[in-house]
Amino acid sequence: MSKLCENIAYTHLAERFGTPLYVYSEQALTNAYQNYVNAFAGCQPLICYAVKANSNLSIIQHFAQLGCGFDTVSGGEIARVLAAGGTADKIIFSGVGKSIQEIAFALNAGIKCFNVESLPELDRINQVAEMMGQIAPISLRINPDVDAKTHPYISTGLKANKFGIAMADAERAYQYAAALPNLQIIGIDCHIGSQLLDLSPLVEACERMLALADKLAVQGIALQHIDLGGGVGIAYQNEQAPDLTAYAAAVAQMLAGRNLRLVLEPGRSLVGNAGTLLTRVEFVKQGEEKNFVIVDAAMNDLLRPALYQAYHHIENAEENGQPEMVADIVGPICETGDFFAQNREIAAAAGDLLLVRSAGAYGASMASNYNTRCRAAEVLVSGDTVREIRQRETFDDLIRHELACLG
Ligand SMILES: Cc1ncc(COP(=O)(O)O)c(C=O)c1O
Ligand SMILES: N[C@@H](CCCC[NH3+])C(=O)O
Repeated sequence: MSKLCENIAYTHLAERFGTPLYVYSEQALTNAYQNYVNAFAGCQPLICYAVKANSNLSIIQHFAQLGCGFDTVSGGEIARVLAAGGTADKIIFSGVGKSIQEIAFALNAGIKCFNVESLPELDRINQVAEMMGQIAPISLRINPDVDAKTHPYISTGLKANKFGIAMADAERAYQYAAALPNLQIIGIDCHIGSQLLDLSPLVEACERMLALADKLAVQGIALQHIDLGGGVGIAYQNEQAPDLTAYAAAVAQMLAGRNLRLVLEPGRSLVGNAGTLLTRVEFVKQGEEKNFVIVDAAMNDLLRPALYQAYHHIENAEENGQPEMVADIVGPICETGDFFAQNREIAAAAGDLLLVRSAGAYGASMASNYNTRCRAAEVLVSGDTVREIRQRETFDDLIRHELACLG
């Protein structure tokens, strides 16, 4: 008996669409979004899904239909949101290196807010807005110097990180922005990192942001919103995911009596556990020191284990009574870093289908064509129905941009 995604067997999906295959549960996406809406109901938040976590158009469309806003970090992501039916007035634009073209594109679209990370960026947005005869709505991303206690590659709120404006420079930066004629200050924001399992750094960052907002109010700079950045971490293994209700209660208490709208930018916690990567076992190989389960997905499909030594739970789609062995589960790519798990207990034989869990966030969106491998197909399951939301690439897709340029 195969395990199911909603009402459909994973084995059926693999046979119909081939492997590697990303499978998402629509119900899980909806539930994750509703959890935020319900937990933060008291703060009337604008939830802006961080598109980078999974930028598939159908997933963006689903969130847009639920009323969600979007956090974007490139012109391409803004174009995706607009193409999928998201409205510009719910788009915020983050990132340390926005180009002139991206700023013009975002202004032209009429986005809600630019999250600005430096003084040169303030100047650039002001100049582009002036050239276009517009006023750009902005928020300053402040680096609160709070340790998010997460993997160093995805910790973003420390002095040593490239992100945001230092707390010590924040008031001066706001005064500077207030003097630029083509900017309108509407908010303050921070984002201290991803996969946070402890709420206290998030609460501490919020306290620091509010203390700053209070000082700004005294100086005549009144803000409309506070944006606390990404969402909480998720359970990949046996971690305890933070309690959203407790986070919301703490934020509601801090916001009480202040006229500030709350904005949140969750990514991972909206899509991470809604997605599974399906991969077929090609061979089981007994090396001199180790067993290897060689599968047809690779680091180009899901980079997280190679990049962050991240854990993903992996199981056989069918309980087939095979004995468990200890093995490295690896892809076909020519790199020793191309693994999904090391020294993992797994029951698997050639031809079996494996489920790589919690792959909905930073999976397909970080995929590449390394080793000239075709990008996997993606499907969205809703009850008894399934819809292909990205077609598998073909060899022709892979070579056509260069083929057209061959001398
Ligand atoms: C500016 C910004 N906002 C939101 C997010 C989403 O974070 P998460 O996926 O942890 O919710 C990120 C990624 O860490 C980010 O860089
Ligand atoms: N790509 C990272 C998260 C980065 C968040 C981007 N700000 C991950 O897979 O966990």
